[in-house]
Amino acid sequence: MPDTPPVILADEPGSFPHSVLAERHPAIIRQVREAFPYGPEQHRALDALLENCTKGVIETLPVAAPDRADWAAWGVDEYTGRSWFDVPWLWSESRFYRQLLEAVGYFGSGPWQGIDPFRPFKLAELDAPETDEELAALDALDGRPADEQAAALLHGSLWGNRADLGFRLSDADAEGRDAVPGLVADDSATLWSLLDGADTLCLVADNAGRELVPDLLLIAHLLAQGRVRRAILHVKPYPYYVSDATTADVVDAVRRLIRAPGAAAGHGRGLWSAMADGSLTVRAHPFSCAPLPYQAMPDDLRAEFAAAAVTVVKGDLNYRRLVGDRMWPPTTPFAGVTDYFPGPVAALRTLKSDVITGLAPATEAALVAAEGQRWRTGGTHALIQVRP
Ligand SMILES: O=P(O)(O)OC[C@@]1(O)O[C@H](CO)[C@@H](O)[C@@H]1O
Repeated sequence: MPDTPPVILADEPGSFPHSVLAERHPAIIRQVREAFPYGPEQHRALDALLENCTKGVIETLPVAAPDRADWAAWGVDEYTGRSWFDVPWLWSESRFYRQLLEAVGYFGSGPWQGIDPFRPFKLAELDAPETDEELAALDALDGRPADEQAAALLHGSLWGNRADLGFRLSDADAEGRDAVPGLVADDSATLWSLLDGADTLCLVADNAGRELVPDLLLIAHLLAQGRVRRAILHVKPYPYYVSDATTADVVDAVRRLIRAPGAAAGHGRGLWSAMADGSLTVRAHPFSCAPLPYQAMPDDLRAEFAAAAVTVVKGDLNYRRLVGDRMWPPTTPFAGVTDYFPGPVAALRTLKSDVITGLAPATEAALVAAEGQRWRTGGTHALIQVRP
């Protein structure tokens, strides 16, 4: 393991992490409030959270909260009473989403129990004309050689990560900016060698909607071609980071595929049968919403990843959790920072936060020369990194 820089905090005004806590989180509260006809109790709790998350300190959860023991294990005693800006950024962001669910009664015993505050935004994405276009493109792909289909579906899953609702909230121009097609790191040949004839693929999903649909299409293709025997799809046990996928979002996505005209429906039916016969399993492990890096994963999850031919980890947040949420020098070897991971691991991610490893010196120099440091957070660049 190379020398380890300190974990990222959000205490520096003008930094990206600071803007997430100071601007993105209040904007999320406003959007959620507008999206539901909540009652006075939720409005009061949202007001309190709005005040607390920018000016207050981290508070405890109610005694009856079902996940109090999880949070105790995840360090709540150390951070309670401290400013949101002074604790590890990874920790404060996760806690914010948990407190938001508390405010809207998601974990309570009342009528709002289990109502996903982000569902309207996720559904709007599934119904968007862009989703129709992406699904229609599958018809043209259908007659192409299997390798070409596989490469296109892998890239669909990779670039699907641009569709992240939290990101778009604080960067309204993001969608309009052109993606840069050349990847900043591309280990896809190694990924294919791990996938070919694999027994088990673990895919750790990120966003619902326009990212989950291509993730599922990739899985459907790999199963249908017999490239992998089974797939395990890890989703979040509860709503998180605005658009992160839960089991309910998997169901919505598969149903969306089945309803679509053309080749998409066949993939949707294939996924439905794969879930029925166990060749596609969905898992919602509590650690998937933990405010900690994967290095701290519990033994049962470690055993699951250890048994996979490869674990594909999607998205920016999962990347931060995979390599540790630290300002690594960008040329720090990816293999070194992931050597603790219990099996082969691949990261598919568009770059939307400062954390980066595994760049060739010439790649970093070219990015800096062209963009200063904007390439780190703008969501226009992407990578496929693999540690076999
Ligand atoms: O994991 P994802 O959906 O690709 O991106 C998550 C994200 O939008 O949220 C975090 C900041 O709040 C960053 O990691 C990144 O900008």
